[in-house]
Amino acid sequence: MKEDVTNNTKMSESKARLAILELAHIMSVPMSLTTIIKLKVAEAIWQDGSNTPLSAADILARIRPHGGGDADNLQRLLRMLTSYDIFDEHLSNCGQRKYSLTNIGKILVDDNQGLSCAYFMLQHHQDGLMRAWPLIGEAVEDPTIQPFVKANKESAFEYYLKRPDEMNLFLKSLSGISVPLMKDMLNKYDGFIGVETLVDVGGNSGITLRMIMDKYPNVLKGINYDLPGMVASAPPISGVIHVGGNALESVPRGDAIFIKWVFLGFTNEESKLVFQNCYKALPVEGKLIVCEPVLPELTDESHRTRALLGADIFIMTMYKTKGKHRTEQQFKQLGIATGFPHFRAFYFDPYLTLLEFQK
Ligand SMILES: C[S@@+](CC[C@H](N)C(=O)[O-])C[C@H]1O[C@@H](n2cnc3c(N)ncnc32)[C@H](O)[C@@H]1O
Repeated sequence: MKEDVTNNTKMSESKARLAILELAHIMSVPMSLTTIIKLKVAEAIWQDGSNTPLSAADILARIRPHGGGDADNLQRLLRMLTSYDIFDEHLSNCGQRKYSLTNIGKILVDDNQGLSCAYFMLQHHQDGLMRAWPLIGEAVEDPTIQPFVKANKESAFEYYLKRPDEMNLFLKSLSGISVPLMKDMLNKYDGFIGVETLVDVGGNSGITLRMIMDKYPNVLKGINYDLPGMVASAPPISGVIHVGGNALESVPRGDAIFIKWVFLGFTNEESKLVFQNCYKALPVEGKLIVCEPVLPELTDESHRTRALLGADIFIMTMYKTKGKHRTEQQFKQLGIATGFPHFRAFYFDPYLTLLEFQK
């Protein structure tokens, strides 16, 4: 009996050690994935939908038509990423390995609008952001300055604004996630019915607003309201009026206000200010439609919780040390504190939750 207990303890210690060994090498996952994206491996396998399993040598022949490259090392990346469900591995009797794309691998391939989730991965690992990661601890020591600023001597937005390629990648990374997500959400949520003037606060490129207007032609006027530097980089989009401004100071009037993926960059005090400015800009019964990452109350080990908490650290490190992801209760309280009597939450998507506040 005593021996069993010892064995169990030993087993749990070895599992614990394994967990640390996995975590110690976790960096190999994003680094290998960004490499695979830069090499255009997913496109080489996908080939307009064929998704035929290919060996590393076949893939190399497609991405390096003039020769060169090491198929064995490429296979090492493919094998490791298979363990993260990016690829399916097909092992033949003679030991040859071939790879096709899983559902996760498929969303790394550009669609007919030139968008995919690959850009989010690339944007999150570009040089300026990578320089900030080792400085996370600074956010604990001194929360007044973002680690990104300590590493790069300017804020992330100043950094993007000075570098058109980085700005373009930022816009594409958001659209690559937002477009499919919005398509899905607009099929499930009908809260834009009856709205004639819609303001998208922090609407970035304006692409989300255009999608809402396409689905709801009753929206005759769409105002994309974002920081002046951001709207200056936004492409012209038919029917969308780009307006530069700061939501912490004021918000343009509309029948409804939409804010997606923006509150995470505000402190609690700033979030309250923006809620107040939205309240002032809305008519009686007007809706503030918020679409944000919403944290679960309880911390568990699910993919959803990990994705949301991982991004919370990203915000703290890159954009604002006291910006954050919030729980449904925290959002509800923000609405109550700023005068919105009605509140509904819709969990259409596992990452972004739709929160509806009505005056
Ligand atoms: C993470 S992006 C989200 C963009 C877009 N809503 C989406 O879901 O794809 C945050 C956006 O908020 C904008 N933003 C940040 N602070 C703002 C402020 N004080 N006033 C207006 N826009 C702001 C940023 O410029 C950026 O475009």
